[in-house]
Order: sequence, then C-alpha cells, then structure tokens
Amino acid sequence: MSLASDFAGLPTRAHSTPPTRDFSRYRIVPARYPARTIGTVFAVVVIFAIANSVLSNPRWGWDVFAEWFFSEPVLAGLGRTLLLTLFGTVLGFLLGTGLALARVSGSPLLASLSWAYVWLFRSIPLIVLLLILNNLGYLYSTVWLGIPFTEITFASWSTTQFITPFFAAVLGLTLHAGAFSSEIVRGGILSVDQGQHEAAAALGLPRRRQFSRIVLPQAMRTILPNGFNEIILLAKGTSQVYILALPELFYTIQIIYRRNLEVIPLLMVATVWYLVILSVLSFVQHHIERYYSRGALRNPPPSLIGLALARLGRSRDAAAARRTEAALAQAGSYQAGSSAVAAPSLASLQRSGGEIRISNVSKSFGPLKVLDDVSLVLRPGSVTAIIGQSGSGKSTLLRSINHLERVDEGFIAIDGELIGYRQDGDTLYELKEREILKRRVDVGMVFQSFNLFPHLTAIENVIEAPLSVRGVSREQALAEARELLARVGLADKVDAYPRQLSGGQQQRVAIARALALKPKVLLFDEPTSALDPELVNEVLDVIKELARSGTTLVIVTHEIGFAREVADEVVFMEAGRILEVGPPARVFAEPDHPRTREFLAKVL
Ligand SMILES: Nc1ncnc2c1ncn2[C@@H]1O[C@H](COP(=O)(O)OP(=O)(O)OP(=O)(O)O)[C@@H](O)[C@H]1O
Repeated sequence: MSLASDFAGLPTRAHSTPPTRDFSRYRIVPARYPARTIGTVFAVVVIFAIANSVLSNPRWGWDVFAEWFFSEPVLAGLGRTLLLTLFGTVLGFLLGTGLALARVSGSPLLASLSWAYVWLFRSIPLIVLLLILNNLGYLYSTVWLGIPFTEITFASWSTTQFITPFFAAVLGLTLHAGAFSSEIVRGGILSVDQGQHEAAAALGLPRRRQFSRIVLPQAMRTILPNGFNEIILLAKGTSQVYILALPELFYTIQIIYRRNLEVIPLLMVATVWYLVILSVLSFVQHHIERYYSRGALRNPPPSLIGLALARLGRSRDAAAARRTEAALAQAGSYQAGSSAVAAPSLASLQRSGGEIRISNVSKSFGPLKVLDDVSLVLRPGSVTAIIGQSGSGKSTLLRSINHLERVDEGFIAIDGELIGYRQDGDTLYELKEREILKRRVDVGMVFQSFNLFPHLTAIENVIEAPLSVRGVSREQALAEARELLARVGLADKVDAYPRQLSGGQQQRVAIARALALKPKVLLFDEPTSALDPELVNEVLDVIKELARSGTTLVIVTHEIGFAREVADEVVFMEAGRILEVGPPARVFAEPDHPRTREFLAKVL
C-alpha cells in the first residue's frame, strides 16, 4: 500500500476527503521584495525631482513650447518624418529580408553579394550616404531605363531632377536600414530550430510556404525586439536628413529657432514629438510581439490592458495567496468528526523521505477548471502511475507538484515543506522565485519531449545543475555524470549532442540529468509517448530500475502494462478529479468506478 495510512480504507474519491484540522488560523503573507520596493521609491524620487526641475525653471519656456507644438510648420515636418520612417522601414525591411534570404541561400555568389552589401552599407555613416546620394548627379548626369549593354533606352531623366531631396532621403534610409535589417532577419531565421525546417520539408511544403508559414512566424519572436530597435533608430535617424535641407521635424525646428532664438523650447517640441513616436512604436511592438508569441509559451504574458487592470487590483501574487488562504479557511470549515478518514494536514506534513501530500488542490485556466479539489498522499519511495483520458489534468497535477504550475487553491507539500510557502507557526510566507528554485532541486522532472539543452553534450546536460546548483566540483560532477549515463546505458554517448541521439537515448539522458541532483521525488510526464515502441522499453527498463531505488516516482503514463508492472498505486483521473486510487492489481482487475471500467475497457 503506497498511500499513507491516512487514506487507508478510502477506496475512491480521495480528492473529496474533508480535512479534520482547522486551517483557518493560518495567515498567508505574500512574498516581499525589499530591493524592488527600494527601487520603486528611488524611481519615484527621481521622477519627482526631474518633474520639479522641469516645471519650476522658467527657462524651459513652456509657453513657447505650447505655441509651437501644434503649429503648422512643425506638424508638416512631423508628417515628413513619419513618412520617411514608414518608407525607410517598409522598403528597408523588404530589402533586408531579400538580402537575408540571399545570404542563407545555396548560391555562394548570391550569399557573397549579400555579405558584401551588408559589409559596405553598415560601414558607411548614414549622413555620408545621404550626401553621396545628393551629389549623385556629379557622377551620373542622367538616370535611364533600358536594356544594359545595348543601345535600347525606354526613358531617361536628369539625375538632379530625378533624385529630389525626399527621394535621396528615402533611398539613403532604405539602403542603410536594409543592411542592418538583413542581419536581424538572418538572426531570426537561424534561431528557428532545425527540426522545424525538417518537419516543414517532410510535409512537402513548397519552399516559399515553408518560409512564410513555418520559419518566418517563429523567427519573428527573435526579429521583433531587434527589428523595432532598428525602426526606432531609423525614426531618430531621419533627423540626419536635415543635411539635404529637407524640412522634416528636426530641420523645421532648426529653421524656427534660428529666427526666434528660442532654442530650448523648440528643441523640447522636437523631443516630445520623438517621444510620442517612440511610445506609439513601443505600443505597437508589444502587441505584435504578443501576436507572435502565440503557442510559443505555455502561459503567454497578459495584454497591457490586462496587466494594468491586474496592477489596479492587488498583485497576482497577493491574489494567489488570497485564494489559497480562502482554500485553507474553507478546508478548516470541515470539522473533525465529519469523516473517519484523515486528509493530509499541515501538522502531519513534518515527515521525511520524499513523501508528497496534495490537499484540496484546484487550478483553472480561464474558465476551464483543470484540477478540481484534488487530494492525495504518496508515501516515500512509492511508485504512483497517474492514468486517465487525454485532457483530464494529469500533466497539470504533475507540474503543480514542482510548482511549474501555480495552484489556485489548496496546497502541496513534500516531506512537510509546503510548495511555494515557508511555514512559521501559524503564518505561511509565500516564497520568492529564488527560494522556489532552491526547493525544486529535490524534485526532478522528466518531460514528454525531453527538453534537453541542444547546444550541450549529453554529459554537459547532466553536470549543468550539479555544478551550478549543488556546487559540486567539476571532477566530481563529471565522474557522477559518467556513472549515471552508464547506468542508463549510454556510457558510449557521453560526448554526443542531443540531436545526435535517438529519441530513447535522449529521454535516458533526460532521466540521468534529473537524477544528477539526487532528488527525493522524480516526476515523469508521459516519458515514453514521444518514442517509438522499440525505444519505449529502453526507457521503461530504466524507470523500473529506478523504482527499486527508493526515490518517490510519480509517472503520468498511457502505458497500462507498465503501470500494472511497476506501480504500487494507480490513480485514475477524469475532468480534473481523482475518481479512483488503489493498487494496480485491484484497479485493473476490479475497478470500483464505472468511468474507470469504461476507460480500461477501451485501453486494455
Ligand atoms: N497553459 C494552459 N492554458 C490553457 N489551458 C491549458 C493549459 N495547460 C493545460 N490546459 C488545458 O488543461 C487541460 C488539462 O491539461 P493536461 O495537460 O493536464 O491534461 P493531461 O491529462 O495531461 O492530457 P494528456 O494525456 O493529453 O497529456 C486540457 O484541457 C488542456 O487543454
């Protein structure tokens, strides 16, 4: 029997067990960040000092500022600045994308041409480039359209008439932005995982579709921050076209202050307009980045509006603490005597050796309640298999155990230490991220998709955490890692990179990596579902060996045969609830719950 004796005699529905202890006396204190508070106070003082100095000094000339801010010439100059930024951005990025594609193309000549372009135009200062373009008439008196190396000409113009200051400005900004954006786009393309290129190719997608539909949208996450930096530089760089006597914002301002000698107020007019442009660009950037982060993150960041609303209310941390407090208080309202079966209590959490206690845990994603009042006790050294339909909340429960998912209500404890809290008497202090990371060391996790670090070899993957988290010496870490890799049958693959390993081998490296921290608890999230049947056994054999090692194992799995063989206890989940808990011999042979029977009938 692997569940604690608290649960003895509880055949099913372990989640609905009422606690017998009064938890309502526990007070939850949200995590405090003194450095953050000091930083905020410092920022307020700085902002106040600047505002005070700017508003109280009459020499800033705010009346002159107000007179000119919306004046016609300034707005006309602003319009030209915006137009130049727009043309420079669109044309520059089109040119840059073409250059980046040429650079990664299979043609060495095209790639060299692209490299040479970038080398040349990144070297020339924008102001010099603008002057060269403005004087192009000296080099070529006419511009013509025709077939090169023949006498055929369709049209021709005088260069000085053709290249107006505005045209020279657009051309200069485009050529300049093209060189920089080419490198930004190339960096984005290189950041996309090789597997994605291969998957797109394997599906037989045409090259253009592979790029536009698969590679570029993923590359955008890398391109956007740098790309917007470039656009912002370009917007400010338009001020350099004053050299062409083109009355954009800055040149217009210069003309005005040379006449009225109100230099500072007019420079402030330009500064505030540039600030407005940059603020709008930052806002747009945030939204485009959010759009392209779809699917990249399990929990995408909230929108600016959502963030502002959250800030208006209490912080997320405080809100979560409040919810848990409410859960504890609610749990406390179930008084002793309501049931003969005791659920986990805070007092009884003071045990050791990898015991996991889950009490009244609930978790929602938006309106979807993924975990619904789940309670469970797993004794130290036990092996528990969590089974159930896809989407029943198995992975979420597993991820909650090492705090990768934060629960909305209830609590989880490992060896008496609450996940996410430190207990001091009747007070629960919410842990900071740093402390949560420290506690995670005791809980290893093996992911469905391995999640090995692709740029590190197998042994480097394994030694990373012992070196930086446990602080062991490099020699010791290497020796232990070699031993672990040998234990999972990979003695000959220590120096291989993850991509040079088969799926089963990668998963075994992932297991060795998790074991390297000597965790008390090891969580497996469908460790074999990404593997082909032959490789499945490789990994299952390693887990079977681990099951005898005394580490508490929790395995979310669809491998019913494996669960039957290796698990001490099987937990069946459905729609975020635990419907049945028991030894595999009983659950698989005579399930109590009709839904378990129905599920097993389909999978066995
Ligand atoms: N970050 C998230 N945002 C929104 N919904 C989520 C998120 N993570 C999980 N879900 C939803 O929660 C439910 C439970 O997901 P979970 O991954 O825990 O299921 P599971 O039982 O492990 O399924 P499977 O066996 O298919 O892996 C699913 O409906 C899923 O769509």
